Amino acid sequence: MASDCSALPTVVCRQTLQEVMQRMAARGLESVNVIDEHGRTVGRCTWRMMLRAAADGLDRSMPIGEVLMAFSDKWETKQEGVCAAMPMSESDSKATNELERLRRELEETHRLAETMKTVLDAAYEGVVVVDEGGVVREINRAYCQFLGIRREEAIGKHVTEVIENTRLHICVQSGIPERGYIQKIYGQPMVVHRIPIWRDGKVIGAIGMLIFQGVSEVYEIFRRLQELSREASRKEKKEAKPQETAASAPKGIERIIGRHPSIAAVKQMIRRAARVPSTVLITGESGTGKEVVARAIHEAGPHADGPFVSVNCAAIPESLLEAELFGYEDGAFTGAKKGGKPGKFQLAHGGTLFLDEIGDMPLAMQAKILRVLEEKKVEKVGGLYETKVDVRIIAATNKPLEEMVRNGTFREDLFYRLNIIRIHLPPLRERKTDIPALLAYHMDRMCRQFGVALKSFTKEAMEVLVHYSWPGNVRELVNVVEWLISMVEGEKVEREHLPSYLSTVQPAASSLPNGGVKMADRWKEMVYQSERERIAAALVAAGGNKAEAARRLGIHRSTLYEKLKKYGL
Ligand SMILES: Nc1ncnc2c1ncn2[C@@H]1O[C@H](COP(=O)(O)OP(=O)(O)OP(=O)(O)O)[C@@H](O)[C@H]1O
Repeated sequence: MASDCSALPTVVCRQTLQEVMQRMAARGLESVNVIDEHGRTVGRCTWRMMLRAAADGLDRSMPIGEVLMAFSDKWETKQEGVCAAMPMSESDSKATNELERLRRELEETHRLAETMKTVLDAAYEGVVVVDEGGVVREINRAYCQFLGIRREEAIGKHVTEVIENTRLHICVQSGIPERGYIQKIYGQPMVVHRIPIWRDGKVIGAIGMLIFQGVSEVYEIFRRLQELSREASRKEKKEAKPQETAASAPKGIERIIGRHPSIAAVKQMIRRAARVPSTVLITGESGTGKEVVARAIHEAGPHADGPFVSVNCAAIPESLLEAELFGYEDGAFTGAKKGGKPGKFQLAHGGTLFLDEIGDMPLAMQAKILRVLEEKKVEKVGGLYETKVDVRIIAATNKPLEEMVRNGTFREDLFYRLNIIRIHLPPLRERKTDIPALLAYHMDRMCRQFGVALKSFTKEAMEVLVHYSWPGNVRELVNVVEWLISMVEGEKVEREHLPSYLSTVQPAASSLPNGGVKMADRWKEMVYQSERERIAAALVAAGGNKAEAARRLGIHRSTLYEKLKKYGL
């Protein structure tokens, strides 16, 4: 049966055997039409003919027109169906081998492509690949997270539709690499490299790399230098200040102590998250540092000069939550304050709103939060109009939100809206190597704050503290340090000074097969007991003034209220 040759894909007779084979293999073509410069059909090439040519050892740089000529004594290539009728010869086995080799080559190519994708996704820097037309062909996870988009949304689009101020498409045309260029994305100056990809003397695409730490790192070094020179001049003037000053107090990411790889990865995520306005979801057990991370993102981002407003969704009764978050108008309800009250969203305008314990937010309120996230407008309780708000949302929880979505206690749409950038904080027992640095940091910080001589830990005391499982995580560690400052007279914290529950040798809570939960509960109980006593003592010292007691304890007022409720104080 004769087929319609004009419907076949075409190749030009000056294209090489290699090019035609690659094209046919890549697209799985059985045959192609060969045309001359004037568009006239000069013959038809079949895949089988290609294999025969390869098996016969024809030069792969030979133009396909000449290949056709070379075979014309064997086959009449202009006739339809001739190839199918081609008699089998001894070189057929060679052709079969060649086919097998090509199949293996293709498999290997697929495998390499998979490996390449994994490598790209594991890279800390943003990587994007465009083809000769400037169309995005590959983009890694880091870049997607930075841009706040999904990979599928970016692939296939022209790069100018995906990345602001890009020149990758120009790099493809010029073939000139551009290294260390500054490109503004979301108003942030970023360091980028643009590297053309060459093949067979032609630019077939370009790779773009986004160096996350570039500019900020330079600023950071500059800031530290400034700080060092300020410190030097302070020393010269012999201005001894026992209290921590605002200038020397660590800020943002510097407050996050730890060099464990999991914490290094968290810091990297913070830097990325700071540069985009996307919502962030921070997960981790209680006391792992979720609020510290949220503040670090705020302070490293463009809204750093704006307010950071923290709301503990679990601490506010359901009936008051709406008024607390959105505010209320004068006379909105019985007991409403005269003149009304702005909500947390309004208070956070131009800054960040940290929604702590988001997993405890009632479903009805979740729907309202979702609306604000989508429309960026809030309406006060009893209000008649909506107000625009520019607020960056960071949410945190120690609840398993995915599971809550599955059992219907957390809205799926809100979960996906919040989960754009996800940062998980591992429990302290999984990053024990950070314990000495955390102890030293908080000891130093609090000794300065209280104006007392610095205390250090003996090796034996440190060993106990490192082996302890810290069910209350870093918060518990901070509490222990504070307790030690008030209890230990001298400048050395010895093993004997430690509360007995710390020095009892215990296996890590997580490694206990059966009694683990029970034992962890018992330790928690002991920690709670000591916390309860500290709060009660702070309240007495502050003469019953809760704001003052919270200040003395170094915790937020809402946290104190929550704890007073928890301990029945
Ligand atoms: N990596 C860290 N470096 C230094 N201090 C830390 C770190 N992580 C936590 N902390 C300290 O531990 C205490 C608890 O941190 P934070 O309030 O951020 O925890 P959290 O996870 O938000 O707790 P919760 O879930 O109970 O609200 C704070 O005093 C904080 O300064």
